[in-house]
Amino acid sequence: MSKPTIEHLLTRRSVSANALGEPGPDSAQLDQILTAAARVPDHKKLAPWRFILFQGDAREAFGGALAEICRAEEPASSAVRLEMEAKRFLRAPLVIAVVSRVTSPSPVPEWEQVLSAGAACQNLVVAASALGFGVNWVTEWCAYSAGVRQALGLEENEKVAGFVYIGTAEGKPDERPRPALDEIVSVWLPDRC
Ligand SMILES: Cc1cc2nc3c(=O)[nH]c(=O)nc-3n(C[C@H](O)[C@H](O)[C@H](O)COP(=O)(O)O)c2cc1C
Repeated sequence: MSKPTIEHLLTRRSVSANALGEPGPDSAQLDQILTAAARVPDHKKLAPWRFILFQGDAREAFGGALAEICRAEEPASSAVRLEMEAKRFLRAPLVIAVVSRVTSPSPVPEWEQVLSAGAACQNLVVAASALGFGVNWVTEWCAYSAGVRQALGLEENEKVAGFVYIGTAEGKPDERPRPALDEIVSVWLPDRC
């Protein structure tokens, strides 16, 4: 691993979707980001993920659908909430829905296919931030809504692994606490059997 890569992994931070402005990636950068996202460990080459891009006016159009779905699924939603939903995808110049798609039956367990979709999300995060963009991987209510599933055209075997917001960070996020290694790492010893 090159030094810049390890430095990036050791210092990278997510940036809130609310703090992402223009510009987003240009088409060459977007190609790199998506190519990196598709270059993840993938048992038996099933490609158990796909990507849906939201850019430009499509973000506002999808926001209109989100507001309608929110109104239908949560009829008590306030006007302020519906307005927020209408603007949800306008928080960043680019939103990428990462869709986990499980091939079944398959010799590859569903768990492994889902893990590969998580890896695709993280490669998106790492690639976009390596290019200098602010990135936020979120699910929010939209990832779990039946109405949003339908609006995205998901099949039965598909789930939203995340919505990855990408843009230019308006500020530098503070560091956040990380687990101490001695709390999450142990060394297996044969005499403990
Ligand atoms: C699958 C998944 C879903 C997430 N969904 C949300 C979410 O809906 N809202 C949120 O504020 N953060 C969510 N997060 C957390 C952020 O992506 C991010 O991890 C957190 O803000 C700190 O990020 P950092 O450690 O990369 O700086 C989610 C993380 C994962 C892995």
